[in-house]
Amino acid sequence: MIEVKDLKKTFRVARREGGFGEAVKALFHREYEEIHALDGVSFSIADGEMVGYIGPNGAGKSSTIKVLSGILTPDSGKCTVAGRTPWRERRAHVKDIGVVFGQRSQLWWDVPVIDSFELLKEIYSIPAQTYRKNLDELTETLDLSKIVCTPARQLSLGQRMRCEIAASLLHDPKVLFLDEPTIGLDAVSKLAVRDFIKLRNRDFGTTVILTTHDMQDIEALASRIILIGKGRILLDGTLADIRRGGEHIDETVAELYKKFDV
Ligand SMILES: Nc1ncnc2c1ncn2[C@@H]1O[C@H](COP(=O)(O)OP(=O)(O)OP(=O)(O)O)[C@@H](O)[C@H]1O
Repeated sequence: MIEVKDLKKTFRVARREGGFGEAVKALFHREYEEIHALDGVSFSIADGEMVGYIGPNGAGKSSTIKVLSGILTPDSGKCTVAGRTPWRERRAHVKDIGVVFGQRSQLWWDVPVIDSFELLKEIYSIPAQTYRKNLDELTETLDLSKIVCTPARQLSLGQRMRCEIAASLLHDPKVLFLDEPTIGLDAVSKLAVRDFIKLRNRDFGTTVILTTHDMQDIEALASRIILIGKGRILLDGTLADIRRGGEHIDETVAELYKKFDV
C-alpha cells in the first residue's frame, strides 16, 4: 500500500545573527545552512496497518507526512501510496487519503461546519448517496449533531478535532494521516478520538499513520512503531520490541532518543 524508498529532502535556510548590524550585513552577504529534513527514509506499510511514526522535534515526521500526502516534493527517492506517486498525481491521490493536522484546520473558519463538509463534498466529487451515508455515520459516531451548525471558530478544541476527523473521512479514504490529532485535548476528548480511530481501522480497514509526541496515543493505537531522528529511520518494530526497554513508555522512548543521540 505505502512504499517509501530512500526519500531525501534538504531545505536551504538563510542564517544570520540577530541585531540591526547583522540585518544590514545580510543585505549584501547571505549565509545559508542546509537542513537534511529527510536523509534517506525507507519503509513500507501494508493495507490496514496502524503505525505510530515517532521522533523528537525536528526529526522529519511532518516532512514525511507532507511528502506522503503530496504537499511536499522530495529531492530524490521514491514513494507510492496505493500505487500512485503523491506529488505527481495529486488530484487522484487526494481522493485516497485523509489528513488531519492537529495544529492546523481544514475547516473554513467563519462558516458553519456543515458548510465546510458540503464544500468538501464538491471538492472531492463525493456522490450524494455516499456523502449522506458517511455524514450520518460520522455525525453519530463522533457525536456531531449539536455542533455542525456552529462556525469552526466558535468550537472548543475537542469539538473542532471531532469535526476535523469527520471532514477527513467524508470521501472514504483508504489511508488516514494523523499529525498530532490529540494535541491539547482533555482526557475525555482524547479517549473519544482514540476509540474512534481504533474502530475506524477495525471496521473499515483504514490504514492509519499516526504522528504524535503523546506516547499514550501510541500505546493505545499503534501495533507498529517507526522511529525517525535527524531525517533517518532508526528503528522499525512492534510496541513490544520497544517495551523491552522498560515499563514506562515515555521513559523508554526518551532513553531511545538518548541512545540514538537525536
Ligand atoms: N519549509 C521548511 N523550510 C526550512 N526548513 C524546514 C521546513 N520544513 C521543515 N524544515 C526543517 O526540517 C526539519 C524537519 O522538520 P519536520 O517539521 O519534518 O520535523 P518534525 O519531526 O515534524 O518536528 P516536530 O515534532 O517539532 O513537529 C527541521 O529541522 C525543520 O526546521
